[in-house]
Amino acid sequence: MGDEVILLDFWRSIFGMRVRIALAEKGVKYEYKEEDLGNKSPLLLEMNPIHKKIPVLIHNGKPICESLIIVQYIDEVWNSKSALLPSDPYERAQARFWADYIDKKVYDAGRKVWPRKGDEMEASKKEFIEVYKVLEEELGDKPYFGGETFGYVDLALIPFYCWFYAYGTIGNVSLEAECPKLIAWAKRCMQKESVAKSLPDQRKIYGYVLEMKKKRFGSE
Ligand SMILES: N[C@@H](CCC(=O)N[C@@H](CS)C(=O)NCC(=O)O)C(=O)O
Repeated sequence: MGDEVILLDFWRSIFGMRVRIALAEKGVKYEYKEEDLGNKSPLLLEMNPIHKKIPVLIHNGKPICESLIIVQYIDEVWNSKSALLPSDPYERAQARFWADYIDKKVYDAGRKVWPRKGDEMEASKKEFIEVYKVLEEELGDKPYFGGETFGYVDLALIPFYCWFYAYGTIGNVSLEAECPKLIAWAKRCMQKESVAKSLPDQRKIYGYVLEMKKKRFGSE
């Protein structure tokens, strides 16, 4: 009997996108279940009783939670294809360090850019660009963060790309001008089928952000 793999997810979750990319990289077939986060399913509450968050991977009935932990699990279980983490322990530690930086810095920096006004917005923009510039420096002239092939750090970061259009249009922060190497990297990643099919369209995200902004600040 084959593996039963279920992913509890939500379309615009960057955390869920990581798992979708990892499963696509490995060629794992799975059932996708979209969650309504305003009305969580009994399955989600049962499978992630601690955080009650998506994504959750359910492998043969057993849940794995937290996107980066899920990606590491996928890499270990389906290990005959497309290694995501480096085999060298030091390189592996570095990859984990950068994925952790992305979770600690990039996510919050992005959240601060759009739902603010005036001076507060300017300070957030500066911080946002600084966070990405650190990553641009780490990337250097390599095609991918790990070197020649797409891997763990690329997978942790690339989902943020589908928010870039919204950041640029609403927050007026152009990463294209500030971080050209990073943008070239993102476009390189988007050439990969595993990535392209796992990320929603940038304009769909933009539409969602506009709606949220309207709800918070009215329609000015
Ligand atoms: N650290 C978690 C974050 C997951 C997360 O924040 N999921 C959000 C959706 S993007 C969620 O399920 N939110 C529902 C809630 O907070 O009630 C991961 O990496 O998986």
